[in-house]
Amino acid sequence: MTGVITARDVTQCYDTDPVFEGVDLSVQSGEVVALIGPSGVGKTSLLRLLALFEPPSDGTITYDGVDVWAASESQRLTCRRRLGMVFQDQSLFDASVRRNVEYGVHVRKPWPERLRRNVADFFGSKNGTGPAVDALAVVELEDAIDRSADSLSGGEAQRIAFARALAYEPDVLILDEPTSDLDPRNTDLIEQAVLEASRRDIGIVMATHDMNQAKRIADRVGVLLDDGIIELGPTDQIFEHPRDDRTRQFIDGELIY
Ligand SMILES: Nc1ncnc2c1ncn2[C@@H]1O[C@H](COP(=O)(O)OP(=O)(O)OP(=O)(O)O)[C@@H](O)[C@H]1O
Repeated sequence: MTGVITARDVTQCYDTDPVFEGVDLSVQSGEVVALIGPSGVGKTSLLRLLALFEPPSDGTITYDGVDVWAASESQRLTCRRRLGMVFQDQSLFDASVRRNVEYGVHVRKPWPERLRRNVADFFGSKNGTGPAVDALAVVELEDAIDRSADSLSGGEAQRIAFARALAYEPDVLILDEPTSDLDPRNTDLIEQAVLEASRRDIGIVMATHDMNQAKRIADRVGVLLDDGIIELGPTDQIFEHPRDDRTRQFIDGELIY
């Protein structure tokens, strides 16, 4: 299946042994794909490949049909600019919430557009409109726009990191355990924001340890186990009628790693 972003027959090795082999995964506009699997199986590694942080050891990553690692540096940069991501170690910088979220808007644009957007966003966010304000409203933190990022709670900071990624209207959002360590209210707010992003036709791929979260918000679920994606399908099928017995065992907590 071809999507906005597609991993085809992808293998990733760090030393000699592959973390996973022959992985196929594609993300369509407006769908939420959850990646589940035991700790250390390679979920973050796969997301890093989809985020174009590094090339796979083998196989291809295509973005809108372009083979990203066979393309020119400038084509690759154009692809990267269309991706939004929230990784676990991604912290906010020591500035206002406004600066943090607007940074996301500016850094992804080519320079002439950045200058135009700078002026528009400045007046927009001062007037209570514009992409930064809109993204903050999605995570219900528009009132925090003038707060300093270092005054935020962990849950609020995570919501701001999400707003920063959403603000420049990416084609695909890549989220690595976006709600780990969050309380139920912040978890719910991030989940609602993910669903809003999908309504805006953004494709979302997220790693999660929370099976119930995958059930609540994913359209499709990929199970990463052993050395690859053993099963990928509609959420109901994966949880109610898995085709691979290892999927059932993993979901039922019967697999010990
Ligand atoms: N940069 C790296 N260099 C060497 N090994 C790495 C590197 N990154 C990850 N690994 C190894 O690759 C394997 C997969 O790690 P990864 O973080 O992708 O798993 P994960 O499924 O996301 O785990 P978790 O659920 O605990 O976050 C692990 O054995 C890890 O130690």
